[in-house]
Amino acid sequence: MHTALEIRGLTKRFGDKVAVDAVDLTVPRGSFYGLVGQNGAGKTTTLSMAVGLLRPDGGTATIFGADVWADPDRAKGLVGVLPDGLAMPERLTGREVLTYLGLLRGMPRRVVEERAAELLAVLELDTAGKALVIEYSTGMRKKIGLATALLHAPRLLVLDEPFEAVDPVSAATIKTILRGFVAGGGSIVLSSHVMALVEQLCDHVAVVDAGTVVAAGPLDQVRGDRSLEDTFVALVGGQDKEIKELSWLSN
Ligand SMILES: Nc1ncnc2c1ncn2[C@@H]1O[C@H](COP(=O)(O)OP(=O)(O)OP(=O)(O)O)[C@@H](O)[C@H]1O
Repeated sequence: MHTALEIRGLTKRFGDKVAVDAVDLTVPRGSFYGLVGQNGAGKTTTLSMAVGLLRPDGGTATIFGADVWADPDRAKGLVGVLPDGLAMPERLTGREVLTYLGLLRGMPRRVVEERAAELLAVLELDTAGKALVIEYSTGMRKKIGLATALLHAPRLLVLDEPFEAVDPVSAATIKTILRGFVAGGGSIVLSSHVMALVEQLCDHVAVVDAGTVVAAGPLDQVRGDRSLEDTFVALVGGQDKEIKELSWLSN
């Protein structure tokens, strides 16, 4: 039985900077995996390489046994991706974006139309489905991005900051969809800065710091008897740093 996502030695340099340094990560089938790390830790770079959006300098990523770079067609059919800062065709409506992407994937038009209508309704984008993407708010863009990731019924979802800029009502809807996806046998990897959210949703977690994984495994194992936030701060060394006050801000 293959794992949902297997990352081995993934490495990426930008000039002299090693953004991702030989990262290993095993996402078990059926798990809800959270990736946490400070700004610039390497989460987006790791996830982009893992799904075939960014070519690594070294290492491999396999999705249910399909190598993302050697066997991209099979790998990409199995995964739905919500990338960071997703570029959308701005002059299409939400519904047209879904139709366009569904047809590009070779799905029958009838199936695409049915699923698009359902996704727009569930994500409360019915009205917005008729508006151009250029008119969408950041949160609405996240939601239509999530709809495009779900459209082909993938077995693994890789979501970069899916809750960023999403209002609490929409966030609750998205959480229900994601929990349902996992309950139905799907696997999810998401990145987030929000520890409470990761604790609420995920059963596995990896802490990324300066391009390396400093802790990974089942949530309870990683955090022990502490909160994830305390564990995170202790792991990435924030507690030792002296926090300078901005004296000019106080009267
Ligand atoms: N295209 C690029 N060119 C140069 N440097 C880059 C590029 N993309 C990322 N980096 C650098 O690589 C490092 C990791 O960035 P990455 O976006 O993966 O971090 P992140 O953990 O996703 O951060 P955030 O939480 O802020 O989204 C950072 O130092 C970033 O500045």
